[in-house]
Amino acid sequence: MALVDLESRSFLTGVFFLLFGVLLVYRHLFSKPTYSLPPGPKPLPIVGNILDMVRSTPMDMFTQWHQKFGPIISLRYGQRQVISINSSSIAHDLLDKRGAIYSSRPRLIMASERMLNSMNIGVLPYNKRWNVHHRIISPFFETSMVKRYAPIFDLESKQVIADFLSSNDFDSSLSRFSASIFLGLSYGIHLDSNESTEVTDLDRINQFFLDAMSSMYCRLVELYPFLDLTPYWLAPWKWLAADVERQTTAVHMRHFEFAKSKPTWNWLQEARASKLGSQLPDKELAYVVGTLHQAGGEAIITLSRLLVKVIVLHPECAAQAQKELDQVVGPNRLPNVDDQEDLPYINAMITEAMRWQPVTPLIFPHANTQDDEYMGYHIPKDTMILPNLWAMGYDPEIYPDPTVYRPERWLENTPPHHPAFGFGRRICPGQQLGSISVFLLVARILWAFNTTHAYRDGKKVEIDPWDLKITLTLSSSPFEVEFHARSDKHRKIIEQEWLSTEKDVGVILEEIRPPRRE
Ligand code: HEM
Repeated sequence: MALVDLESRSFLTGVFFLLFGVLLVYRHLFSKPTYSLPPGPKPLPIVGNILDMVRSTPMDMFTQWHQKFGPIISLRYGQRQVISINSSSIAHDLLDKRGAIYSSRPRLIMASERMLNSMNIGVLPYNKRWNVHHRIISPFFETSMVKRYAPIFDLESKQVIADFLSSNDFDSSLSRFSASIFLGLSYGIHLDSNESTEVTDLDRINQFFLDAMSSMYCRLVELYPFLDLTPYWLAPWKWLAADVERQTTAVHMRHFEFAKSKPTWNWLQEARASKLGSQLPDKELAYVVGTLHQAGGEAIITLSRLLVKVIVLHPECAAQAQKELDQVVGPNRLPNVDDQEDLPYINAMITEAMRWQPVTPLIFPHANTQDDEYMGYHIPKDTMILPNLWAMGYDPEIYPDPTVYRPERWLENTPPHHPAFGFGRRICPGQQLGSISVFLLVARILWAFNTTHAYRDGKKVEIDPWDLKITLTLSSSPFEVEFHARSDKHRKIIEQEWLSTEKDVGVILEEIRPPRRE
């Protein structure tokens, strides 16, 4: 179904802009802050600092501002007060130590309330609903539970390396890998290929969301929330959001009904059987489970792609990792989850990748639920707090030569932790699931293949390490590589493992089913 045709509504658009102008002038005249905020670039009337951000890439702009004004700066996005932090210790002081008041999210009218029914945990404010959703999903991510998911990671990563024996289309394989892990655990669905309607449906709702969010109307409403008071018939963003909401709910509800009827264990059934989950309406429960893929699926794809890029751009690191694998695992079997502790170099490669090009560089913004004072500055209630992970990983005092990808830095004098998974009460609940699944995938790719640049007409196809694009995550732009099995023996093991592995996800989920809690 097509998105609402906005172009044909020119009359309403004119009325909209008139109303918008009048309201902006009103807001500008009658609301001015009087407190002492952290320093920062001077905001323009009405638009704040938004124009600077459009002129440059957000990361470059933030870097320049922080160099000029220090580690904590204030900005305005339209009507919203924003504070950006580029120091891990300040972020730790506020978001971890004062987590009781810094664990909310800014109000997102379009991205949360209208398009996702205020039911996506990642963008919910720190309220009772967040607490209920968090308590329902937390058991899925306990260490003991994530260990039980090993057979799912095993199946999905075997399929990826089997694919790579005959295809270099890693993008499609990695999308399938990520979606199949989530759909398997959530609903008991295994994806044979990336062409499956399940993947296209998930891609479609994610893309709808992104397209809608990048429309001019949606951006304006997020910047100037008072615009949402406009009546429905005059507000094109409300039609657009209703369309996205309808399609998203339809996909989540279809999965909900499917998983409910399955005889085998899955997250949806586990959530329904829990005390809190059993009290929620079906639609809300469908969102509790369905939005986990929206929160974590893209992160797994982005991180895995980044590691494929790193392996090709840094053959010396790939060789070191293969040496480690040959010593610890040997040539007669695939690495598995239990090998992780014994493969420190591969772990360091992953940690360094997340510092070098963080998956979510400006992470999900936090917000404070009451006024606060810090370093002599006033931080008013409901400020949007942006912890700048990119800058935190590029502090040369902590990470010398920060633009250089160097896993060894994590093995020598271990530098302070880089907060790639966020802070405080909003820290990523899926960090272990993400880390273990990506570890197994990357260890197996390194064990199985020499991954190289692609060649076209005998010419090497170059990869620009800094060609990145920001959507939900900071992702490497498309690039090409080639996978060459390390030997015939490696090839045979991959084929045999893929042939003999258990592929019935129902059987695997029964193996995963945890013992009943007393
Ligand atoms: C693999 C790499 C991943 C990275 C780098 C990553 C990173 C992050 C970050 C930085 C945040 C924001 C934390 C904050 O606000 O302080 C976050 C939130 C979240 N992540 Fe992940 N994530 C990853 C994988 C996953 C996976 C596999 C899941 C599985 C379900 C997941 C589920 C979530 C959820 C639900 C939230 C929202 C938490 C909340 O707002 O309460 N993530 N993630």
